[in-house]
Amino acid sequence: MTATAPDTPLVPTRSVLRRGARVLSGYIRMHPGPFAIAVIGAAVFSGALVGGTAVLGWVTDDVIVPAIEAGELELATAVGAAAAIIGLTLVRAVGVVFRRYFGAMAANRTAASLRRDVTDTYLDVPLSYHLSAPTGELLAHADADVEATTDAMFPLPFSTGIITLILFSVIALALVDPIVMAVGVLVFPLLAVVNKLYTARVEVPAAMVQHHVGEVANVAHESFDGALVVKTLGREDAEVARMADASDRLLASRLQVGRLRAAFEPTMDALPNIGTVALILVGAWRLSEGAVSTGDLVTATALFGILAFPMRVVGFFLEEVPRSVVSAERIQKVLDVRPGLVAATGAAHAGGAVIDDAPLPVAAEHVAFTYPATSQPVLDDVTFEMAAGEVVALVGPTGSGKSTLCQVLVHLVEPTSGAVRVGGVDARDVDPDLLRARTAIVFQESFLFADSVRSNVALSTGASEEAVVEALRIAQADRFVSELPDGLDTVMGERGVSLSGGQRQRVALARALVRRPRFLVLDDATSAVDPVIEARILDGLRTALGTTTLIVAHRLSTIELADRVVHLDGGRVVAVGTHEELLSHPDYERLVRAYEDEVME
Ligand SMILES: Nc1ncnc2c1ncn2[C@@H]1O[C@H](COP(=O)(O)OP(=O)(O)OP(=O)(O)O)[C@@H](O)[C@H]1O
Repeated sequence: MTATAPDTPLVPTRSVLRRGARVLSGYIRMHPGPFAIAVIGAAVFSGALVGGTAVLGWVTDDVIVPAIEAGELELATAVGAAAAIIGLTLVRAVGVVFRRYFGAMAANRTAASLRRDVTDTYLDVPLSYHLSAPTGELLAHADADVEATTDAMFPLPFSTGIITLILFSVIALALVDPIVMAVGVLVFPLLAVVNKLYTARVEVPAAMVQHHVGEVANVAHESFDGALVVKTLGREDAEVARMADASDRLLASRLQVGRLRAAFEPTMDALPNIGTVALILVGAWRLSEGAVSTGDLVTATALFGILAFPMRVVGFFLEEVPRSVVSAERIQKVLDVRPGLVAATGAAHAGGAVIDDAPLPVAAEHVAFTYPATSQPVLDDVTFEMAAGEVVALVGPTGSGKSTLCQVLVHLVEPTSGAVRVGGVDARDVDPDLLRARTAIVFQESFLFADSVRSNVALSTGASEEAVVEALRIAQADRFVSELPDGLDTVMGERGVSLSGGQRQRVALARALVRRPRFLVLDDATSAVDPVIEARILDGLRTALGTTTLIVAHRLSTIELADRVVHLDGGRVVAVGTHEELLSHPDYERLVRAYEDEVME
């Protein structure tokens, strides 16, 4: 359990707003329909709002002032004014409903699309990507980052509606009085300056927050996943301390962003209010000069009043942009893995090499492999062949590269150099889907879903009941499955806890067999199964299934069932041959004797 070192978040390279515009315009293009309706709703709202202030001015000049001066109210005009105000209020309400409903639809659909893209990428990337990325970090990209980057979309339609509002208001103010308008217009550049100061300061802390969210998720994930180790070694306090450290770092970065927001928000709030005071002062002077009427001043003040809240919304939006940009860039890093992947498999699709539906000969040709995290090769110049239908045992001391070789052979990871030939064809030239259908690997640790035995074996292959039963039979699991309370339909607990280790391994093996693989790799997949049952399984693989099999062996009984043995040491093949042939090699003989001694103990 290693804590992720807090890496430096991205440093601003280009204007945050410019990058924000690029990010958000991309999101809008993902679901343009609902977004366009939301913007129309916002424009309708703005139009009705400005219309309302004009009506207010008209009511002041034509209804209220005459009523005060003459002492009588003209009923028809008053009713007309009331009807206009009610009508405009209704139009405004409709605008709000459209803006909110379709705006939320656009943002949520975008979030769903991004989440799907991220998770699809996780499924498509080579295993090496997962080996080098902590699970908590992957979860944060699919969840917290998607949420943070699409949050800016919620106030966006209103913010665009505001352009209409500002336009209408400036025209309306200009019609009232150009000097009064100039006072109002002055507020906008001030807002822009304040925002620029804010975004320049908040970007790095915002990136830090997203980074620490991933870190906390990672620590939490490791604690849950390693619950058994934590409990048995009494590491509860250490884990709590580790989580506290990670949360403290997240808290510190959130507080830093909070402090910046705390300064920014009141400033953005105050600016329109200061503008209103200035407007009333200038307006009162213009009224005394006789340049504007009382109604004009009421209209101008009301216009400014209605601008205050939308300006706040622009503020919300501008606050969200830096967070949106840093999260978008974190997501983009994941999505960028894909084009490389398509390029790598593109040749395969174009070449369209076909491997047929018979036991496949498999060969490793000068295979070398180095894990991305290390510089030392784990496999070095590995060369050997397996004939179609042959059962080959792979043996070697711990850490000699057996598991790595297994993954390279089924193309879960690509060799750093050299090639794997399946059915005589370079695995890179075979359609990946076809390769996946014809080859299978089963690991020592078998993950079973909290679902029925049937579903765990069939796993969306659409395999018939007969095929599932046949696979269970070859895996020597049919007997105990039939004795379960609901047979094939017995639902297994999380990770199949209600089954023993050996039973779980056999269900996992049946899951691979139901696909009728033509090349099967068993990486310690029968370690918890007793040797008699293991012998029956291998016999079934030869007779009932007909597949080429590579089995990582840790027992003499397993080795003796194989046609040939590949002896791996330090990532190199040191010998290939039958068990008897290899016994003349002292290292091999020592290794096998150690296996025998283990059984005797
Ligand atoms: N994800 C990884 N990143 C970096 N190095 C790794 C990774 N996985 C394995 N290794 C290293 O590669 C070497 C070979 O590991 P591998 O698991 O292939 O050996 P193995 O022969 O299967 O061992 P065992 O019998 O103990 O399962 C080891 O030195 C191991 O530390």
